[in-house]
Amino acid sequence: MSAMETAPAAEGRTPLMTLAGVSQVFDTKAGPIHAVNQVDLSINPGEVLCLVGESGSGKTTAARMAAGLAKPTNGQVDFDGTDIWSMNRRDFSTFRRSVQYVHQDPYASLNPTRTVQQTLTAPLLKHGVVKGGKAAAARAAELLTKVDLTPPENFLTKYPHQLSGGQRQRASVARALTLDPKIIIADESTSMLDVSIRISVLAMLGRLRDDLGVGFLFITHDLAIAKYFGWHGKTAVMYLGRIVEFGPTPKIINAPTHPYTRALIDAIPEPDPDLTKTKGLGSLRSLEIPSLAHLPPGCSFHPRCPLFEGGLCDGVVPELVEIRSGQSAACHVVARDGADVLRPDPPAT
Ligand SMILES: Nc1ncnc2c1ncn2[C@@H]1O[C@H](COP(=O)(O)OP(=O)(O)OP(=O)(O)O)[C@@H](O)[C@H]1O
Repeated sequence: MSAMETAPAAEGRTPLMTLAGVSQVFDTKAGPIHAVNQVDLSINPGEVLCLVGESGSGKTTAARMAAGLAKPTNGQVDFDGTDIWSMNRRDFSTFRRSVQYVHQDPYASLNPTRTVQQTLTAPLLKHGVVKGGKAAAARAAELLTKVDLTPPENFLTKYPHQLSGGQRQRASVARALTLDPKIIIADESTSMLDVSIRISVLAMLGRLRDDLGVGFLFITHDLAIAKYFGWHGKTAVMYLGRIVEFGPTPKIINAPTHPYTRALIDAIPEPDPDLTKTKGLGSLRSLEIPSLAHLPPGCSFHPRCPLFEGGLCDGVVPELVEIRSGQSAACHVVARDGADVLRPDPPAT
């Protein structure tokens, strides 16, 4: 069963966005690489979906396809029930307005030659959200208040280089809000910030999530951040281009069913008692991440996996199958033996 099948159908809601069997192949010097390989995901209105995985697992590539910034090599991206790549220009433009991307580096979305006010008023006026410069300036000030850049007069006249990293990221979130998006794709949006600033920006994003009812595709390499931001949502764990585990975030964090998720949880450095209480599965067999250009046969996690069984794991690629209600994993051993094989080792006596 795919992540897509387990997510919306069970709740009887129509997803706002669906990625169905999407793949992205890049031609590189080392040969073609599957940066994203047959990924199924969906986001319901107002829902948070966290996409978690190490660097290079394909999170950004998947997010760019979700945002319509890259066309999948295979598969389909639907928004409001329509394939985005078969939309006419007008519908595609409405879709692009509805799905806003907040980059890791706010400089990517803030024009260095524009003041914050110019950055915020340009899309408002261009898309006719408000009429006239005065109304646009007032709305820009409102948006700055929403992202805690207060009093707004102190920020409207500033250029991006005159803001701190946290303020720049807030301004870039305000820009994403100009067109009343239905989904915000936050791609490692807080990873470049210092810890205390990261927490306050995350808290601000959480307030927007709750107050505006906007959906989030929240991308992070850090399960602790997914836990914080996406507790009431779902989490998909990616490894080398594929989803290896999917389910409600509390289940993923408290009772993972894939050895890679287990390893990610064990690797969280913070002494978070909720996360570390279940720590214990032996260490990975290898810390080296295989190259996408030369993927190992069968399960691509097998060279690192503590549950590896020769002849089983190095044969065919495991499918994502439901292990517990609403929670699926792509692991031959867990599919056969159940998730109890991931129980922590008993403490040494
Ligand atoms: N335009 C491109 N051409 C060739 N290879 C690419 C391109 N974009 C991404 N890749 C490769 O695709 C793989 C997945 O990259 P992607 O950025 O999606 O991963 P990620 O999980 O977001 O990692 P990170 O957190 O480091 O950004 C990587 O091996 C990357 O080098």
